Amino acid sequence: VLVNATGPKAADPLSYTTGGIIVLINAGIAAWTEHKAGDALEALSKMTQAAIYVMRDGKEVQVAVPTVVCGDVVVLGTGDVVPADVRLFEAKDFKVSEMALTGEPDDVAKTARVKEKKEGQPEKLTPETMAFSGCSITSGTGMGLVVDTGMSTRIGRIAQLINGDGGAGKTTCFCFPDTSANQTPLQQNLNKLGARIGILAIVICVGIFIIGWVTDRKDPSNPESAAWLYMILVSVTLAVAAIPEGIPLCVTISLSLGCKDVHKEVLVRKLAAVETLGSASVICSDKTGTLTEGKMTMVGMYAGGVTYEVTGKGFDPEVGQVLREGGANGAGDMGVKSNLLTAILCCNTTLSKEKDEDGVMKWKPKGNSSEAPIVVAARKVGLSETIASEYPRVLEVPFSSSRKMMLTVSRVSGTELCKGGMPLAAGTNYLTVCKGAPNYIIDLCSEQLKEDGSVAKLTEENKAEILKIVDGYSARALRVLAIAARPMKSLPYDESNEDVTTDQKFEACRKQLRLIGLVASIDPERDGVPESVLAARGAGIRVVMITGDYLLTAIAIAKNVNILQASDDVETSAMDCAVLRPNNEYLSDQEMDNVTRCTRVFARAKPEDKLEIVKSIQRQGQVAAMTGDGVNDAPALNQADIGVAMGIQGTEVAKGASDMILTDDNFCSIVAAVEKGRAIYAGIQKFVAFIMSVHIAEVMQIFLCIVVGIPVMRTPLQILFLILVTDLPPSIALGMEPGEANILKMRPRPKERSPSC
Ligand SMILES: Nc1ncnc2c1ncn2[C@@H]1O[C@H](COP(=O)(O)OP(=O)(O)OP(=O)(O)O)[C@@H](O)[C@H]1O
Ligand code: NA
Repeated sequence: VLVNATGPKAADPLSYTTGGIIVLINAGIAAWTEHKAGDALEALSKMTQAAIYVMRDGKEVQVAVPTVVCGDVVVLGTGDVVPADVRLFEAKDFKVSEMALTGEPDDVAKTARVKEKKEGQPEKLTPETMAFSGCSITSGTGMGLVVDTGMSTRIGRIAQLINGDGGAGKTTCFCFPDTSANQTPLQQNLNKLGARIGILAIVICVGIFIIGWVTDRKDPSNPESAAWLYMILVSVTLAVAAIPEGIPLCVTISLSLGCKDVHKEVLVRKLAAVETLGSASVICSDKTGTLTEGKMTMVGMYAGGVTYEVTGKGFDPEVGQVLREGGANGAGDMGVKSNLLTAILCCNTTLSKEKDEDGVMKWKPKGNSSEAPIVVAARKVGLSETIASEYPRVLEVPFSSSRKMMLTVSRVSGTELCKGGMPLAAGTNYLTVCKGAPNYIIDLCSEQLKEDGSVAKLTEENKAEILKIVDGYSARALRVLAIAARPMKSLPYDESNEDVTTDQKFEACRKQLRLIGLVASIDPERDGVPESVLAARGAGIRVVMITGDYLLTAIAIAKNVNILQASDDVETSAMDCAVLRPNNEYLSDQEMDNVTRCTRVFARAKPEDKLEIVKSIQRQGQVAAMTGDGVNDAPALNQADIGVAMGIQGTEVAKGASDMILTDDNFCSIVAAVEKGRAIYAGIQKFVAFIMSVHIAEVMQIFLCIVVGIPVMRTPLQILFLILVTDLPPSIALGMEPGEANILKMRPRPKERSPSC
């Protein structure tokens, strides 16, 4: 029919109907593909749905937030978003941000116990024993019973009030899903371009219509019909030819398909990320778990003033020993026992044998990655972490990235800590243990445990000596933790007073500490990371490590993964973040930019430093990608051009603030995604150029024929048909091209560049 219809002797009505059908088919394809793109986006948003731990059948299982029901017991941790209204029955150092609910900017402490209201105490905005849906947990852990879900939660009812209509979904035309909310800057620019072309097309059409009508141009295949009728057909055809309606469509398709297969380890949460990725010029990455495996093994120890070597591999406690210099077994040494036992008292990590994917039994730690090597090493000397139950814990101040240490107080009794462990003075009932960053802990110590169990004063010279040992370990790329303890007759705070905050208890306990020892663990770099860093460097991208670890450790690892190369000056490329905030205040923008301009390693970073660093990098006109996992990283992830959250380590808050999620936490995936982002952008550039040139050629052709007065070379129907078959398929093909092999060898695309240059 089409071939006949486009033939020179086609019957008139048929030709008009076929034309109409083709236009309809074209619109149909457009609607369908856009709908598909919408589906892809929806699937993406499902994949990135928030998850939470609940108790089911006596076990902790992870479920999607919408499946949480009333009566569920939820397990809440720092960085989670409370999934429903929850009555807490357990809360440790538990604080939430109720900003979304009450507008209150300060974190609110929650407790499981109902307290009597005292006279004159200000009324609390929300009950202390309740955690409300939508609030993020900024510190501590807790457990609670779900009492309200969905729209019947506090925040749900507020949302209802605001909507006024019971929260009915927004209405969209059924055939054209509304994707405008998710438009990228590129799409917006292209839409503007489209609008301009549209206006131009209308002007040209009207012009041609007038010229053709005035010069009485008739349909060559049907000379009897009126000129104006023919000219209407020509102008409409011209309009179709002139408007590159395929561009926005192809861009949406290209981006959303790109979203899906950027890299199988990357979940893209926002379309714009794919586009921005290609122009990233700085990647700021975490160290532990991202550049390194995050699977630490203890290799060295300093206890009771003696250094030891720890042998073995991985998490297997059955192979490996603690050895003195010279090779003698140190497992029975008082210092080793005391060091590892006190360390375990300040850990929340357990070790067990589990079947892995291949069905092989393997040792697996559950808990914190810095604590795993301690638990493993302790088993090597015959101390299982279950021994901690013999020392009931009365206080825990969880590890936090800003404190850089963890503190516990446990009950102790007897004359020694354990059989063969450090002696305890008569009347000792409690033991404070503090473990964390050595340069912070050593400052808090006033004495040191010696080899024979005696205690010596810790002088400034001693401190310097110990820091030298720390530096020695750090230069070997090891993470060092210091363990300090304080035997006490009674608690240094009033336990019965419920108004004493965790911070106050922390201050009261972390004094006059006795240094027990140091533990040093290796964290091997991930496979492929050194190569990925080199690839990124070759692509004109600066890779920056931001870590909470010690400067020397950070430098050693940075060298191993090529972030620092022989040609880089360590003096200017690596720094302790304390430099950014002398006197606890950040430098001025100008000074800050000078310092961050060529830095590649930021050590001892606090979460809030990330935000300042990313802002500074952006002020220098760079496009920054930033990784993060903690609840405190959210502002930096939000600020970065591409916020990258960790899929495994990452908290829900970090994921919510991110543009993309690395499901394997691996740095290599970021570089792979940048490469793909560049390819997608290059593809878009290609088909935009292609579609534009096809359309311009068509318009020129008709325009010239009409103006010069020769017969139009193609009938309107032929043009419509050509556009149908020539526009969409080749553009989609161009957009999906894998990209040139050397795409990572080019410089990053500057920030503000339109796709047509
Ligand atoms: N569980 C822990 N208990 C006590 N101290 C810890 C613990 N984990 C880490 N630390 C100390 O805090 C320091 C930094 O921790 P932080 O969480 O800020 O960095 P990180 O996230 O572990 O490292 P990265 O930023 O490289 O991923 C470590 O170098 C270590 O000294
Ligand atoms: Na971190």
